[in-house]
Amino acid sequence: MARYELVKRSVALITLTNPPVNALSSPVRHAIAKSMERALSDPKVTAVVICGENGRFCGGADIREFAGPLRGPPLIPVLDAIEAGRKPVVAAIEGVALGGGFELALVCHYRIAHSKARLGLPEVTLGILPAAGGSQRLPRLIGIPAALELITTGRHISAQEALKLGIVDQVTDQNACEMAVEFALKSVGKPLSSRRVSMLTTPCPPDLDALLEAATMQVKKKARGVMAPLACIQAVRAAATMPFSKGMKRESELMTTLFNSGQAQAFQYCFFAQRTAGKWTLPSGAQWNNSKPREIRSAAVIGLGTMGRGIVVSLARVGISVIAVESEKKLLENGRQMVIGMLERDAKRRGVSASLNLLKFTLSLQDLKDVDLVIEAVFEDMALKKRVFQELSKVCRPTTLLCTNTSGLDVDALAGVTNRPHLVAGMHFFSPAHVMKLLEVVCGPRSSSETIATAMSLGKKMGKVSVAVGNCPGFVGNRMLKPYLDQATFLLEEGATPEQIDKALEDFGFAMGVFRMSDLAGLDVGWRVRKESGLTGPDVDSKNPPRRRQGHRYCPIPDMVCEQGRFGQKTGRGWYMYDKPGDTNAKPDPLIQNLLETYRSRYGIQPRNISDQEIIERCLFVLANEGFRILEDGMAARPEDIDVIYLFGYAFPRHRGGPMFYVSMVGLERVLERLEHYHQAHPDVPHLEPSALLKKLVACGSPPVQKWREYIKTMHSHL
Ligand SMILES: CCCCCCC/C=C/C(=O)SCCNC(=O)CCNC(=O)[C@H](O)C(C)(C)COP(=O)(O)OP(=O)(O)OC[C@H]1O[C@@H](n2cnc3c(N)ncnc32)[C@H](O)[C@@H]1OP(=O)(O)O
Repeated sequence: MARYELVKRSVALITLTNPPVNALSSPVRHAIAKSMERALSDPKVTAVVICGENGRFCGGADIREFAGPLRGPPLIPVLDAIEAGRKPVVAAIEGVALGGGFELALVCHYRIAHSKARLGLPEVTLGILPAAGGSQRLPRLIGIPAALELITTGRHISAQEALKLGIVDQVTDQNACEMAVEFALKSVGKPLSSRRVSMLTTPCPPDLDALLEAATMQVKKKARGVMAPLACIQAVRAAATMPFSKGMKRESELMTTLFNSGQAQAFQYCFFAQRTAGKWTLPSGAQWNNSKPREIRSAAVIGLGTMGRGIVVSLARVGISVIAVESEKKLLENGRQMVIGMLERDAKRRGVSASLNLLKFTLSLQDLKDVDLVIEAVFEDMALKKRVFQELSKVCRPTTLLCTNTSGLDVDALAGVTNRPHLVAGMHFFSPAHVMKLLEVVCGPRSSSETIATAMSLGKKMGKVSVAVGNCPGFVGNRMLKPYLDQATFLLEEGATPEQIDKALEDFGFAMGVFRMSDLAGLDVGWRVRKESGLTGPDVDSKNPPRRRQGHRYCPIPDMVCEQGRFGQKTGRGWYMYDKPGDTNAKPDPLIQNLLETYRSRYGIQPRNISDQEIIERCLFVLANEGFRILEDGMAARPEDIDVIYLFGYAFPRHRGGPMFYVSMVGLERVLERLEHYHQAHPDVPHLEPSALLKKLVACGSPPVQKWREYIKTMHSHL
């Protein structure tokens, strides 16, 4: 777990050897402690260099170990012994020095970083704080404001920024380990006391209280209800106001509180869920590690609406040449200008030059004959999409992959009109596509493993979190959204207001409640979908009771809002009112209040007081209930995939872990009992009926979410 060598006859080189990221697992901590003892006691050794194998210094504590009791030597004494040693120790940082890895570097007396290395204290993103002295040493080294920013955001920084901040002593383009050995030899005999960061006095700004107060306000606003950034601020305050030993005690107390809060568990679950989600499988046995993706050098995007434009930008900024297609000259010109503007702004922000030379704009599908892959992003209309796919089938070379950005239509029906159904898949981006990280890769029953591997790998290349899903209406994310939205509108009927429902969801941790979010997204989109599926509009049978459709409860309030031309922020009116179209400041609208009151009295509904608890339970338990059905149907491979979809596509609060993790933390038995209760009260809402999988899991003793897969029948798996 750590290799010990003597180099240049007097330097002990300690190499961490724990692939893939040299995490500080128990055996690694043990090996470091033993190696340091050996180096410090060997008279031949005058200096020490610590580095990591395979060009990676250290990715921090082994996060998997957090789930169990501490085994092996605790990290803090191991680190303290390095700093206190009488021989100079140099950290040779290549690849990454993150979390405990960064803290390891901070106890070394010198730090040499490769120019491509990244450093940071990302603990806050795992619901904890840098509790191996990081919160106490970093402020001493670089001052309160810079340390506060790095610790509360968990941001990774480049070696160059680390040099500027005074974190590293030297940056090199050469072998960092060899440079560190040379550096170590030169440091022999120099006094070490000023190099022991724990001995430094924290430079304390005069406006400390104001600074910490401002940071507190900022993190409260940014991460509602999240404890870790607040604990980080308290730890930094301790670094500013207490001696090192007392600060370490405070750091440890804060860490204990976070560890016991449940939020840390949720964040750490998210970390692993994100990595698990990339590991797709198909019923054929093909999977992520036995299927080769094709290299995509050129692509085409059809349709330059909001989605199409975002997709073009996502492709071009990772070096793929893109042909963008529109049906009319004016739309094409408009799209061209928007895409160029987006790419230029993006390049400016990243400090690179915009890859405009990769773009071509055309009105003709004939220009697509040589591209490697096409992403269709036309209007959400099956007949139109089928025409496009038929045309592509004729125009593109037989090996071109044909993908659709549909948000819920049948991908296999599109595959069926082509001459290459095995090369067809869904690539469902989320709006705005160049910003949102989620990509649902929809595996049709005929999609080949190479097609799925290519779509998944292209997603990764574009910086997306790609999740493979089955082909069912709405796929995973939008299929679950429907019952969630339904509950929100049923609650309006029963007596709640949009403000109340939004507040309950925002207090739960969502950045925006469902109605504010709908106003942002545009209410007309859902209205069009409801009209197309026969739920509203002139085609609805007039004999239909007004609050029932297709045999189930239906709430027409969203249609009534749209009928008034209230489409959300873009029209300045929606569930809320805004000062002008495009404004984002939502204000409660008396007209909506009026509409709700009139509606309730028309249908004889006696409004009742609805608690926040009921809002959360009905909206979120029904969301997870649909998630269970999706797992039963084999449309998602595992609960982690569903959670990742909700974290990255629907801004589910990370400290809750995603809808499936959340219900597992509430307790499946309780969720089942509440769903049964609500279903009894609303028997005409089938989505409230507890799913068979939920019942089965409860009957089996409510296993942890990571074990649910074992209880899901795989017969029906589409993945
Ligand atoms: C009083 C109590 C004292 C306790 C003090 C504890 C204080 C210290 C806390 C910490 O250090 S918390 C950990 C901080 N570190 C991180 O958050 C880094 C996490 N890792 C990453 O960001 C990335 O993995 C990476 C290092 C940037 C590499 O990215 P890359 O894309 O190349 O690979 P991945 O697919 O992300 O990872 C590969 C593989 O490795 C697993 N893994 C990564 N980091 C860790 C880790 N720190 N612990 C355990 N496992 C880790 C990851 O899950 C992947 O596994 P597989 O999916 O391949 O199984």
